[in-house]
Amino acid sequence: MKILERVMERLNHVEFGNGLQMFYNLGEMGLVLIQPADIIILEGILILHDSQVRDLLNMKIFVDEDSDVRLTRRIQRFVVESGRNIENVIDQYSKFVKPGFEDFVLPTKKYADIIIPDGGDNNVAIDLIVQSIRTKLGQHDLCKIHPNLCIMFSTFQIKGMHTLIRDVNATKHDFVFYSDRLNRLVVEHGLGHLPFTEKQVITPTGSVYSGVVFCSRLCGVSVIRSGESMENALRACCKGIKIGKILVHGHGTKGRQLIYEKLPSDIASRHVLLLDPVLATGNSAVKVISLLLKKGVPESNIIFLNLVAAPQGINAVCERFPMIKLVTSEIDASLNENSHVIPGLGEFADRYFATDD
Ligand SMILES: O=P(O)(O)OC[C@H]1O[C@H](OP(=O)(O)OP(=O)(O)O)[C@H](O)[C@@H]1O
Repeated sequence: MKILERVMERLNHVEFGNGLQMFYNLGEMGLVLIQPADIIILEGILILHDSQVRDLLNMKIFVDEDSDVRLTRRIQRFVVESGRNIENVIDQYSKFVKPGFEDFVLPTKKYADIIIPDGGDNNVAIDLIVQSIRTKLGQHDLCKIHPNLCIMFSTFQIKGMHTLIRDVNATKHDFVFYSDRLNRLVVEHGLGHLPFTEKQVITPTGSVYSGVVFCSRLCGVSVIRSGESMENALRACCKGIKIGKILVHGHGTKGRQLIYEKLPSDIASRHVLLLDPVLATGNSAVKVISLLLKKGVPESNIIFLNLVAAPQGINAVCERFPMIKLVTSEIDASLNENSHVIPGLGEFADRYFATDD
C-alpha cells in the first residue's frame, strides 16, 4: 500500500504537458515503467481500503458479484483448470477467502462512487462509465482533476470578446463594453449551477408547462475593485440582489490581508455569487473564501465567477475548497515573475474604471 501511495502522489503532482516516467519496484512484477497517460486505472480488491489512496482517485468503482459466482469462479480456476482437490478449494474458500472478503473488501463498498452489480457483464454500467471518461477526456486538463471547475463553452463571439479586451490598444469604451458582455455571460452561466425546484404552470393555450423555480436565497459578494465591474451584470440577472463587498490587499511575506468587508448579515443562509474577474495566484480568492466560510457560508453554497484564470490560482482554490464551484470564461497559460496572468489582460480595474492614465 505504501508503494501505491508513493506512485499516486507522484502521478498527482505531474506538471501539465510534461508527463512523467518512473520506475517502481512492485514485488514479483519487478520494475514497472509507468508512462504518462490521461487515464490511469488502479485495480485490486483492497484498492478502496486506504483513505490516502482513495483521496487521490477521481472515480471509485466497486465491482460487485454474487457470492455463488465468486465460489464458482474459484472452482473453475483451481479445480477445473489447475486440477486441485475440490474439498481443499471449498475449505480454503470458507475458512479464509469468504471471511477475508466480508471483513476487508465488502466494507470498502461504501466508499465507491459507482457500484456495478453483475461484474463485467453489466454493459449498461460499463457504457455509462466509458461515456463519463470520454466526457472528461474532452475537457480541459484542469477540469479532469478538479470536478468543481467549470469552463464556459467557448464560441467565436466569446473568443472575439476576449481578443478585444486583451488587446493593449483596446479603447476604454471597448474594454468596458466587451467586459460587460463577458461578465453577463459568466453570471448567467454561474446562475445555472444554483439549485432549483420543479414547478408546473398553465400556459395561455391551457396546456401544462413543466418548469423550475429559481433559488431565491442569493447574494453577491464583489472583491474590490475589479469584482465591482461584475455587479451590474449580476443585478441585471437577479432583481434586487444584495451585494456585499470585501477588500483584500498586500503582497510579500504577510500575503493578502483583509482591509474591509461589508456583507449581508444573513449571508450564512444564502447562496453566494463571488465576483472577481481575475484569478492569478489565488491568494486573494483563498483569503476571501476563508472569510465567507468563517461567516458561516457553507462551502457548497459559494459560486466563484471569473473571466480569466491562471492554472496556479485554479489549483490553489479548487484544492483548498473542493466544494465550491469555480466558473471561468478562459484559462490562461501561466503567471509571470510578478504574479500577473499571462497572456492576461493587465490591470483589470484600472482599465475598467479608467484609472490607468
Ligand atoms: O489571485 P491573486 O494573485 O490574489 O490576484 C488576483 C487579484 O488581483 C486583482 O486585483 P488587484 O489586487 O489588482 O486589485 P484591483 O482589483 O483593485 O486592481 C484581481 O481582481 C484579484 O482580486
